[in-house]
Amino acid sequence: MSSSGSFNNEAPLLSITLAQLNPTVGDVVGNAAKALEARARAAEDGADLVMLPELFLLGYPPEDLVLRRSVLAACEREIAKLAASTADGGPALFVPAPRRAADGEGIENAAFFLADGKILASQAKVELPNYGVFDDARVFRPGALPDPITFRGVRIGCLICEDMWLPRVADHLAKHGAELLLVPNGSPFELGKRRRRHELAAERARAANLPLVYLNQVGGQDELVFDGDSFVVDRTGRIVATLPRFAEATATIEFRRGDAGIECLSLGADEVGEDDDDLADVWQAMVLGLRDYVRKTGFPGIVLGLSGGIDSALSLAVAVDALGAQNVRAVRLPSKYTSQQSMDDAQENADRLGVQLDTVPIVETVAALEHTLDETAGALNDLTAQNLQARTRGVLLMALSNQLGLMLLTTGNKSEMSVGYATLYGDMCGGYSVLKDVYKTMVFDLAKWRNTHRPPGALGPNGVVIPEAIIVRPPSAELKPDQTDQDNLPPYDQLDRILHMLIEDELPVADIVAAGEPEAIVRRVQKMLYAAEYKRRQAPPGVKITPRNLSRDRRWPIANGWRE
Ligand SMILES: Nc1ncnc2c1ncn2[C@@H]1O[C@H](COP(=O)(O)OP(=O)(O)OC[C@H]2O[C@@H]([n+]3cccc(C(=O)O)c3)[C@H](O)[C@@H]2O)[C@@H](O)[C@H]1O
Ligand SMILES: Nc1ncnc2c1ncn2[C@@H]1O[C@H](COP(=O)(O)OP(=O)(O)OP(=O)(O)O)[C@@H](O)[C@H]1O
Ligand SMILES: NC(=O)CC[C@H](N)C(=O)O
Repeated sequence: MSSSGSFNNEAPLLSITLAQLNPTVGDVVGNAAKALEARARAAEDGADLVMLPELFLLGYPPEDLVLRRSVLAACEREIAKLAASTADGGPALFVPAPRRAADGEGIENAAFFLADGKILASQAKVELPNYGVFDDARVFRPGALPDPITFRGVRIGCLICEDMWLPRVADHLAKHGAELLLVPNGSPFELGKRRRRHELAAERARAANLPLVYLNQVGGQDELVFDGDSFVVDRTGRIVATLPRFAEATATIEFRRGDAGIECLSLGADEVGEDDDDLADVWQAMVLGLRDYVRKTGFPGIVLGLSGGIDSALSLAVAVDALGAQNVRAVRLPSKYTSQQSMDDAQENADRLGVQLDTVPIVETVAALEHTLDETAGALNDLTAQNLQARTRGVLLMALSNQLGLMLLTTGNKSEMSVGYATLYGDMCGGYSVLKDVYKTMVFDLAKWRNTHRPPGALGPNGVVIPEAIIVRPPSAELKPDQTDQDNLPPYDQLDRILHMLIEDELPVADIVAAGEPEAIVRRVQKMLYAAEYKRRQAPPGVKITPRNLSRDRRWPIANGWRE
C-alpha cells in the first residue's frame, strides 16, 4: 500500500510492512523462511519493520503441540536465527512465537521484537481466551502487562489478539506513553466477526487516542479459517487502510509524527467498505478451509459421492473452486431407489464443473449383504436396510479413497448433523466437510449464489454450476421409495429456525415457543439434538462458519441425563 493522501510529500518516520501470511502449524522452519521472504520484500519497499500475525513461528492455534520441549527449542533456535538476520541493517522483525516463561514455569504466547542482530524486546499475551474454539488458558500462562517498546524513536505498544478484546492492556500501554498500537492476531472467521473486530479496534484506538494496526493471520487450520482482512485505524477509530480478505498479502504502511502524535500516511479510506455479503464470505471460508486442509495434510485432491442432491452438488462446487476440477473426482453409486433424474442431474452437475464422474452401482452389493444377514437377522427392517445402503456407499467410497489416494469429502450439513439425520459409518464417512456448520436453508442460498457469482481466486467456471433441477427438488435420501427428508424432519426453514435458537442463541424451549414455534416440534428437535451428540463426536471436522459450530464451540456430554 503506497502512501497517498494529504501527507504525501513528507518523509515517513516509520514504515511497517504488514505480512498477512498463511503459516502451517508445526512447520517452524518453513514459517521462519516465510518470515524472511516477507522481510526481503519489505526491504525492497524500504520498510523499517516487518510485522507478523499471532504465534506466527509455530502457527496458531498450536494446541498441545506447544507443550513439547522440542517445539519450544525449535522456536528458540529460529528466533535466534531471525534475530541474527536483522544485523544486515535491513528491516526489523516483529515475530510472535511461544516461549518458556522466564521462571521456567509454564509457556507464554509471546512476541519478539528483533532488530540490529538481537532481541530488542519481547512480551507475552496477557488475556488468554478460554471460550468457544479457544483453549489458550489450557496451554499458556498469562504474561505481565507490557510496556511500550521504543524503536526508531517511536514508542510502540503491542497487544496480542485477545489483549485487544478487553480494555486492560491498551489502557496500560496508553498510560505508559505508547504512541502507536500494533495488534498481531490469530482471529478465525465466523459470521458477524468482521464488524465486531472493527468496532473493538476503533473503541481501543479512540480510548487510547492512538492509531492501531490490526494484522490477522490468513489460511485454514483444521476447522478454523483465518480470513486475514487486516486493517489500520486512526486515533478517531476510522479505518484508513485495509488488506485483502481470505488471501495472503503484504502491505507497507507509513507513519509520521503529526501535531496530534503518530499518524498513518496511507489514507485508503475510500476503498474501505463494510462488505456484508454473508454468502460470499461463507463461500470464501469454505474454499480456503478445504484448500488448506487438503494441501496441509498432503492430499493431491478429493473424491466424493455425487447423488444428484443439493449437498453433494454444493460440496462438489466448493471442491472445484478450491482445488481445480482436475483434482476432484465424483462417483455415482445408484441403488434400486435411485431415480433417473438423480443420475441425470449428477451427470449435468459434474459436466458443468468439468469433473470426471464414475458410476459404481450398489444394487448387487446391497442384495448380497442382505442375503448374508438373512439367516441371523431375518428380513431387514426399514431403518436397517436404509443404513445398509448408506454404509455400502461409505465402504466403496473409502475404498476409492484408498485406491486413488484422494481424501473422501463428507457432505452432511449442520441441520442434519444437529439432529443426527445421517448414517454413522455410512454417509458420515470421510475426512473433512465444508457444510458441517452450514444450515440446509443456507445450502440452498449458497447454491443460488454460486450460480450467479464466481468468487475471486475460484478455480471453477463461471455461470450455472449447480443445475436448477437440483435446487428445486425436495431433498431426499433416496433410501426407500418416494422418501423425502420431510417424512422424518420438520420443514427445513422451521427446523433451521429452531436449531438456531437452540444452538446459536442457547434459548430454553419456553422462549422458542414464545417466539411462535409449536412446543411439540421444539421438544422433538431438542430431543434429536441431544441424542445425536454421539454421532457428532464421530463426525469428520468441517469449516467453522457460525459463532457456534458443532465441535469446539459446543462441548456437550454424550451420556447426558439432563432434559429441559
Ligand atoms: N448414545 C450412543 N452412543 C454410541 N452409539 C450409539 C448411541 N446411540 C446409538 N448408537 C449406535 O448408533 C446406531 C444408530 O445410528 P445409525 O446406524 O447411524 O442409524 P440411525 O441414526 O438410527 O438412522 C440414520 C438416520 O439418518 C437418515 N439418513 C441416513 C443417510 C442419509 C441421510 C440424508 O438424507 O443425508 C439420512 C436415515 O433416514 C435415518 O433416519 C445404533 O444402532 C447404535 O449402534
Ligand atoms: N446415489 C448416490 N450416489 C453417490 N453418492 C450418494 C448417493 N446417494 C447418497 N450419496 C452420498 O451420501 C450423501 C448423503 O446423501 P443423501 O442423498 O442420503 O442425503 P442428502 O443429505 O440429501 O445429500 P444430497 O443432497 O447430496 O443428496 C450424499 O451427499 C452423497 O455424498
Ligand atoms: N487468538 C485469539 O486470542 C483470538 C480471540 C479473539 N476473541 C478473536 O477471535 O479474535
